Amino acid sequence: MSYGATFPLWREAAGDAWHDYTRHAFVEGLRDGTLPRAAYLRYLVQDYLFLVHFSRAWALAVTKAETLDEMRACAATVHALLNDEMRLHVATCAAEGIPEADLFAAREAPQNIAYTRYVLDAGHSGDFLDLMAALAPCVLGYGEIGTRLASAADRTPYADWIETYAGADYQKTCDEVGALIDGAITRRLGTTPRDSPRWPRLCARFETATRLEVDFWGMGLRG
Ligand SMILES: Cc1ncc(C[n+]2csc(CCO)c2C)c(N)n1
Repeated sequence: MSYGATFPLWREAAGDAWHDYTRHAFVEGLRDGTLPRAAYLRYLVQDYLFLVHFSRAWALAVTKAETLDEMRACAATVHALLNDEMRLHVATCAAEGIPEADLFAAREAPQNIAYTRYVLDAGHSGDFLDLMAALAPCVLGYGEIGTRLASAADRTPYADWIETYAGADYQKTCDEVGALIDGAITRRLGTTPRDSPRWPRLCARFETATRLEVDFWGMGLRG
């Protein structure tokens, strides 16, 4: 999975954090089916709230964009998040007797607050690239995890989760977000972005968001 030219560079710069995120015990539990149902539901309820705030972050990206194409791409992601992405969460929780109103009213876990507000602050205090670097681990990491689990999964009750992220629709989203990031980088930093004084900070933002993903999985496992 490369999803463009920038993502592999940021992933490489994130070092061990990327492995800790994409090979987390929670992920392995989805793959082999050993993840306790209670942990999965705890994660799904928190993830619903996470997606609410991620929609806000992509809406912020619309306001930070410099071109109409960037605006359209970010607005399309807001739409997809609010209308499609939450469907798995709402349907799975409804089947367990948890209505959507309860999801919206759930208390946010500290790990959830830390992650989502970090991303929003990256956008508020920085520019479009700061925001993209903080958003990328979430979008592209799930694409990578989904693809690996689809080819390595045992019989697991979490096949619907895996299919959501391994499926062609989501993989297309990842390719589009990778292209959005590449275009935004070239536009603002030129064709040798690693020579830019801004590059280390963008890598640091990506790594921080990746570490917050690790903590988010941990919240699911331990509550
Ligand atoms: C903790 C956490 N991290 C990543 C994702 C995946 N994700 C977040 S937003 C989005 C759609 C495109 O922006 C996708 C797939 C998640 N659901 N929860």
